[in-house]
Amino acid sequence: MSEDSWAQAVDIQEAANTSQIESMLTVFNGGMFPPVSTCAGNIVPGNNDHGDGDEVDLAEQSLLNKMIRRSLVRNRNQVEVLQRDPTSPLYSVKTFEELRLKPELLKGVYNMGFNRPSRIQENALPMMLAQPPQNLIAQSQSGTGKTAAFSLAMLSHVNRANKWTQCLCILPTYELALQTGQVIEQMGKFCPDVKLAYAIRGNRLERGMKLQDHIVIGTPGTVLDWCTKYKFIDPKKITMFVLDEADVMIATQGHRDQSIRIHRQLPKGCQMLLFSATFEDSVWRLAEQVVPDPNIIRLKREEETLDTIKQFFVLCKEKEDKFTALCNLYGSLTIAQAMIFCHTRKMAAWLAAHLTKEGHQVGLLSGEMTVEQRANVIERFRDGREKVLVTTNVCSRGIDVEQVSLVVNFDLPVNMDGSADNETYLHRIGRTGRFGRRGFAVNMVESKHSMDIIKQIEMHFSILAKLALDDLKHFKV
Ligand SMILES: Nc1ncnc2c1ncn2[C@@H]1O[C@H](COP(=O)(O)OP(=O)(O)OP(=O)(O)O)[C@@H](O)[C@H]1O
Repeated sequence: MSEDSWAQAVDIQEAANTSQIESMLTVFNGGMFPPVSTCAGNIVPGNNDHGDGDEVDLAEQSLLNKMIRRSLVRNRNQVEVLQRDPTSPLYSVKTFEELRLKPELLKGVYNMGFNRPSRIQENALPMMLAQPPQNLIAQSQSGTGKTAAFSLAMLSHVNRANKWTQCLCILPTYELALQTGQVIEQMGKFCPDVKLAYAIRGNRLERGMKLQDHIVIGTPGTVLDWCTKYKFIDPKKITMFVLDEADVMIATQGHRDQSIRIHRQLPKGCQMLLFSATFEDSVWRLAEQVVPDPNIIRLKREEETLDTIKQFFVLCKEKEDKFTALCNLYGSLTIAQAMIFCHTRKMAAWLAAHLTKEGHQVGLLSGEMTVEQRANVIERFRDGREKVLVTTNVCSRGIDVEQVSLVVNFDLPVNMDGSADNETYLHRIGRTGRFGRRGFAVNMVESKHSMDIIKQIEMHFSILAKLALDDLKHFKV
C-alpha cells in the first residue's frame, strides 16, 4: 500500500464523517425526543416511550437482580447449545480437525477447553492459512473468538527454523497486548520452540540486540520504535501483519500514523489481517483501500449486536442520582463481576472514590496510571479480587474476563462532537456476554443530551426496545 493510498483513504473517511455528523445533527434538531423523566434508580426497559405515558415502572431493583441470578444459573450449557444453532455466531459446520491445524496446535486448542470452532474461526482460518497468502478484513461480534482465530493463524504461520520475527501483531492498548500474548502462549503451549515477545511500554531490551522471537505483539508506538529506532526487528522479514481492533488502528489519528509508518517498512506481499467487532462504514471503505485485494468477512448491521446481552437504561436526574441508582444496583454488580464505564478519568476517579466511601470494594483503571499499576488492577480484577472495575474507554475493547455479567455505562459513549459513539457502545457492552454467556448492560441516562444519545444508539442498532420487551415476557416475577 502506498503512502498516497493511505492519505487518499483518510480524506474519504473524513469527508464521510462530516456528512454523517450533519445527518445526525438533523435528527437531533428535529425535536423527536420527549423530555427526560426523572425517576432515579428505576430500571426502565429501553422502550420507545422515554418518560411519560406507558413506560413500565420496574422500581424494584430486585427484578434485575433476579434476572441476573437466573441468567447466571442458565449459563452453564449455553455454549454447547449455541454452537449447534445455525443462527448463532458461535455455530460451525466443521470441527477443529477439519480446519487442518497442526497436531500441537489442536492439542493447545483442546487444552484451552475449546470443543468446536466459532463461525469466525471456521471461516477465517482457511483464508488466513491459504497458500499463496491472502489478505483479510474480518468483522465478528465481540467475544466470538477473533483473538483465538488470528493467534492460531500466527502460530501456524511461523517457520520455527527461522530465528527472526515473522509475525507482527499490533493492538491499541497495553492491557490488550498482554492479554492477547497470553492467549498465544496458552495456545502455543505444545509448540515450545515458537517464541513470542511483547513490544509494550516498560519492556526494555538491550541496545543492539536482534530479536529471535517468531511473533511480536505490541502497541504501535513501541513496535515502531523496535522496528525503526532500536532495530530489534527487521521489518523486511515480516510476512504476517495483524491489526486487532483494526478500525481504531486505522481511523484514530495517533494509531493510524504509527500503523502507517510500520506498514511502510514491511515487504510488499506481506500478508495483512484486520480484525474488529466494528467497522463504521467509512472505516470499512478506508480498510478496503489500505489492504490490497482482501478477502472479506462482514456483518450486517442487524447482526452486530448479540442477543445474549440484554440492554436497559435507567432514568436519572444528575450525577448524584446516577450514583444512587448505581448503589441500588450494587447487589447485582457483585453477583458475578461488573465493569462501569465513565467518560473521563476524572469522573472514573470520582466514582471509584465515592463507591469506596460507601464501603464498596472497587478497582479503578484509567489511562494516566503507570503500566505497572494498570497491570496490577487488571490482574486483581481477572482473579476476582475486585468484583467491580470502574474504568474509561481504555478498557472498552477486547478485555476478556468471562465472569463479567454486567456492564454499566455510567456515562454514555460519545464522540468528540457530542454524538453517540455507537462503536464504543458495542465494544463496552461486549465486555459481557463472552462466547455465548448471558450478559446485561445498564445505561445511565441523566439529561436531554444523554437521552438523545441513547435514542441514537437505539436507532442505530434497532435493538434496545426489542430486547427489553422480550426480557419482560420471559422474566416477569
Ligand atoms: N472455539 C471456542 N470454544 C470455546 N471458547 C472459545 C472459543 N474461541 C474463543 N473462546 C473463548 O471465548 C472468549 C472470547 O474470545 P476472544 O477474546 O477471542 O473474542 P474476540 O472476538 O476477540 O472478542 P473482542 O471483540 O471483545 O475482542 C475467550 O474467553 C476465549 O477463550
